[in-house]
Amino acid sequence: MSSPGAVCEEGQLSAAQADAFVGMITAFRDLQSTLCLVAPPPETMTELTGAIENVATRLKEFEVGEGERFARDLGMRGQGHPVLIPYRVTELSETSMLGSVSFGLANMGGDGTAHGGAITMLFDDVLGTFVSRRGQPDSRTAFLKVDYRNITPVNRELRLTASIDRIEGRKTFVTGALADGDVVCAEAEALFVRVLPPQP
Ligand SMILES: CCCCC/C=C\C/C=C\C/C=C\C/C=C\CCCC(=O)SCCNC(=O)CCNC(=O)[C@H](O)C(C)(C)COP(=O)(O)OP(=O)(O)OC[C@H]1O[C@@H](n2cnc3c(N)ncnc32)[C@H](O)[C@@H]1OP(=O)(O)O
Repeated sequence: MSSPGAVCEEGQLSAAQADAFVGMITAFRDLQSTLCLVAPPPETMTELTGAIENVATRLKEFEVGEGERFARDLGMRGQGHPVLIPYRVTELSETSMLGSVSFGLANMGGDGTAHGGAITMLFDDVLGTFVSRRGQPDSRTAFLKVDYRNITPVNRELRLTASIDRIEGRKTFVTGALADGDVVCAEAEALFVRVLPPQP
């Protein structure tokens, strides 16, 4: 299971809410990974589809408006969202960040390597959250360029770095990298632009 107090640093959830929610998301991630491993008979799949539908039906009883949803809580580092990739931050300064991440089986493209789209989503989330904390809040990705330098293995602890290179008016230019030991797996370069009211 998870260590919730550590993941919900600036969010609005209580420790008990974060603990329970991250626990549920962790169980859901395990389901996603397991689905990528199996080849069950049709009758078993039909039975289990009903069980999954029952969980969704039960959760729908607790639907709330966008601002109140636990999955939108900031400071969760991807851990409180069913689709985002969870990561950890170990060092943080005004302009740089060091952390770690491990892609799971549900993020696999093939041959034990991460799907390129999952890598891009990770960079968007990491760099966007970093900009919202250390650059300018309420910014949107204007561009995000990813270079896939080497394969990115799944189920392996990778080093994650990000830095704010410069801020010009509403524009924050950032870079990020993902490495497996000395091997650079992927690099990203992005521009985030602070939106102006009444932009959504
Ligand atoms: C998968 C599920 C995820 C669910 C997540 C759930 C919960 C998360 C909760 C909280 C999130 C917390 C933190 C954030 C985490 C992640 C961040 C993700 C962010 C995104 O994923 S967000 C979606 C993708 N993103 C868009 O949907 C943007 C669509 N777009 C626009 O909204 C406009 O396009 C905008 C606002 C970008 C600019 O529009 P605008 O009208 O305000 O300003 P304008 O066009 O004048 O540009 C101003 C200056 O930027 C330059 N500029 C603009 N674009 C450029 C480009 N492409 N290349 C080079 N320069 C560019 C201009 O050249 C000018 O430069 P200058 O001032 O020097 O002339």
